[in-house]
Amino acid sequence: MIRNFSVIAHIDHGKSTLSDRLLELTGTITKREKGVNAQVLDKLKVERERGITVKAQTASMVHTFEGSRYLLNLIDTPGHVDFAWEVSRSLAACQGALLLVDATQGVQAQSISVYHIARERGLTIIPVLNKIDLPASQPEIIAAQMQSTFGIDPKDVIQISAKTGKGVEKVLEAILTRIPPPRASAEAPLRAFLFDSSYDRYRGVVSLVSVLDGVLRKGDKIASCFTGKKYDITEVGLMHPEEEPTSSLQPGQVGYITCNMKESSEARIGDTLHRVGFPVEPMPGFKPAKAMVYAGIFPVDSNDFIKLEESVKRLALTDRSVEVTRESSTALGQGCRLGFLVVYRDRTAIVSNPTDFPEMVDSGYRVKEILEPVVKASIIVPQEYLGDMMDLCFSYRGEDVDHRFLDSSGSSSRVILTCVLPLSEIVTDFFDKLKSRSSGFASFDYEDAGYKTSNLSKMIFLLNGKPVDALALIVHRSAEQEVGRAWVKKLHKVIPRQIFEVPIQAVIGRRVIARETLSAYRADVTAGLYGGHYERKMKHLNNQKESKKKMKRVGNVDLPQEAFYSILKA
Ligand SMILES: Nc1nc2c(ncn2[C@@H]2O[C@H](COP(=O)(O)OP(=O)(O)OP(=O)(O)O)[C@@H](O)[C@H]2O)c(=O)[nH]1
Repeated sequence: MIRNFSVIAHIDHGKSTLSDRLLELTGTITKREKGVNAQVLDKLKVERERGITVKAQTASMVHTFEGSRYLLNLIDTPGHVDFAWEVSRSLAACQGALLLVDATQGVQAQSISVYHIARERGLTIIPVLNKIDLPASQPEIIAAQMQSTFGIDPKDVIQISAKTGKGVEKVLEAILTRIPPPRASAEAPLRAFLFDSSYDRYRGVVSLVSVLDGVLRKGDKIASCFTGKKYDITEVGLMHPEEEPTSSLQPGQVGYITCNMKESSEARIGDTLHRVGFPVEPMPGFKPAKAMVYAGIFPVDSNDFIKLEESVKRLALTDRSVEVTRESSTALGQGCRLGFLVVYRDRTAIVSNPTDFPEMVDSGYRVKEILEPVVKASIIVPQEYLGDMMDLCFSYRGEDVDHRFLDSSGSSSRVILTCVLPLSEIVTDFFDKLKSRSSGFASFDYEDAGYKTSNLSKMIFLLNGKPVDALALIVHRSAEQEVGRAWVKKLHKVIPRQIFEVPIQAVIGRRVIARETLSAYRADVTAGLYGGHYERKMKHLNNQKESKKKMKRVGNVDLPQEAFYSILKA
């Protein structure tokens, strides 16, 4: 008998700790195997460094209950604000989810967003209150909050301490008794849902699959519904929690496969695999992902470009959510453009680099309409911070701002604030501001909300009348003056004076938004050296030549490369 489930929770509510307890309780791991403070499922180094679960890790356990043996597949989902997409795809492989809420903190922004994803997928939800060992825990109040927020009956809420292990057995029992088994048939043609993948230097792509129907064996010839590409399966097995090869993956089972798949990008998350010659209906809802947040990266020393590119490509091999292309800029030299994935929306033309943004001609554009990606944001804060949070949303161009109370526990009651924000506003410092202006109390989450018509323009900077390509910006009409003035000032500060006067201008179309003038100066490095110190003079001239090499030219203006870095860093 099989049960496929996930633990869904806001960050730090104890998902990894509970997962470890379940693995221990079922004898999948022993306490000895665990390092101090290192949760088994939090494998990747980046996770340890940042203290958050980034990549979903999956584990199978065997448990006997009332004389029956169960195979439990725990599909670990990331609990961080940036990974809603990964949560959604992992949940597609489950029939149930443990909704874990910290009994000291209560319902938080991600508790709500992951709950909704789980409900939309029709999963059975098992509500669990964690950390009841802490003196500050308020299980009754938080259970009432779960009732008003999710309509959950407080009687169904299981109270536990994942730390001490108290109550965890009841969770295990609820998984077996409340979650339905997967509906899978051994006779139907093979249908396997691909929900995660990782990259192994020796074996290539290792994909995690949930077998919806049929049996998957080593040597099988399979094909992808999305790409039509064919592969030979070289290994199948269970995650126990390390990979453990088996002879087959039976209907309803979750496990890993390796095949002759060379690149992570071929393992499309949400894809359906079938046997060659036996096509099946793919799982619904599959959307190829497309980058929506972009960053250009350049090495400080242009000789390091190859090293940079190699490292970035290595990252992209293991992380499908990063797209890499080459980019070159006159000011910064050769670099890479990284795109970070979100679900693709079919729109006319997507501009991923300010340089490609349509030029304004006279007072208008040649394009009909400019749209920008927006998100629906939810912020949960104690009532006293509501005003501050609303101001913050408005200052980041928030629209449709609305709020409602989550509970009614007097002055400490908490509010959920929702609004529509441009994606470009939240990828910079919105989160930091949110945390500081709410004294760390606000929790935040967002989901894709499509595109909205927006009054955006391309601002470019001219040095002596010539554009600096690396510094094109997309700005909203309301911020033109402020941004233009600030950047022109920054440039004025970092660009060394030249032997002629240099106007620095911020322009949009033909409109000059801001201007500063760099006054002329003759860089005579030998001026202070009197007499016949010929060698000293030559040394200075050579030094000057050396530093000239690191200069970039924009029109006839010489710029040290560091000038760009100090501007871009500021
Ligand atoms: N007192 C107490 N602390 C707990 C309990 N469960 C987890 N913790 C602690 O809470 C912190 C967060 O727990 P994790 O299990 O790492 O939380 P998580 O939800 O997996 O966090 P992310 O992986 O970052 O999303 C850790 O310091 C745990 O030791 C509990 O029942 N009681």
